[in-house]
Amino acid sequence: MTQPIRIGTRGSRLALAQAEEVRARLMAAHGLREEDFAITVLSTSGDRIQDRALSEAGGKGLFTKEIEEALLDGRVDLAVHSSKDMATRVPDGLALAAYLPREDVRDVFIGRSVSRIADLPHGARVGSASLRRQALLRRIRPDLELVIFRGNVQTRLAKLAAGEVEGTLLALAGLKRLGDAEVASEILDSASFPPAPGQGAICIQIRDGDGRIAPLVAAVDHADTHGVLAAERAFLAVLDGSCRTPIAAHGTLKGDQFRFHGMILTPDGARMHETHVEGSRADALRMAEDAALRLVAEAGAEFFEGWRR
Ligand SMILES: NCc1[nH]cc(CCC(=O)O)c1CC(=O)O
Repeated sequence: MTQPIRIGTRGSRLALAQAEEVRARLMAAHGLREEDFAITVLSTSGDRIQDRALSEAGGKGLFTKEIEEALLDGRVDLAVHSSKDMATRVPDGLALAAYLPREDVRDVFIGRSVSRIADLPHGARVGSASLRRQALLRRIRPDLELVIFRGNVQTRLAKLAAGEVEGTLLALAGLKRLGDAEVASEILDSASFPPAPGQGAICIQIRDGDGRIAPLVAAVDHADTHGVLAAERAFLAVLDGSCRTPIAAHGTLKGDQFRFHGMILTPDGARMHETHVEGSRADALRMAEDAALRLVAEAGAEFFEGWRR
């Protein structure tokens, strides 16, 4: 290769691990060497916010905007993202071209002195910045005191060890990619504690129609993950999902069979609407969109008042 392929990524340990995984897969698929790539670390506004809930700071896109600008400007050739962090709308001129095989979708609880949520003392402090996790947690333990808890995995574990909170919730996928899965003390069931749309999936974003990069990344695209993620994102798009909306979505494919579980909650967890659908893979997108429309109709306008932007 004449010019190195420039991979844009955030600089967190998890983001770098994800960029390296994409690089390794591209190397294997095309017989390329590490020198054929340049990993370019980009700082995003999301990386600079430590004190507020992401929902208050501007929602999704905080971790991706600067990287998307670098793609559009031609400073990088492809970008690696956590699908979960992507806004529903992809900017004009860019495309989500490939998804790596999805990691475990489940959330985990990490306790300081107890290992299970059920064993937390009454009123214990639990840290999370995710509205979905807060709402799901409030449903099962309305007594808990939920505090906004941000920062990378290492920072959170340090705060936990220091006793700032009794527990926190994280995605198992991220812990696995960091080689830290053993810190999880309870793995939460995805049926009763469903993941965020896109959780556990790494996506590759490129300039739409880039003749050099598109065929390169197409070789590492995982078709099932791509299909499921398109459906989860369609569900989110109908619900106008932002970080303000506690929304869960989990699609799976077994051969031609697509199954989907979607859920919306009020932030206090007091109200919840969910749907399970099943059908053919070819109908996945439409099924997920219809599921979202049904939930909106079922919940009624007042459900969204006060928290929908
Ligand atoms: N918003 C932060 C973020 N984005 C993706 C992951 C985890 C990895 C994934 O879901 O792919 C995390 C951290 C977390 O939720 O624990």
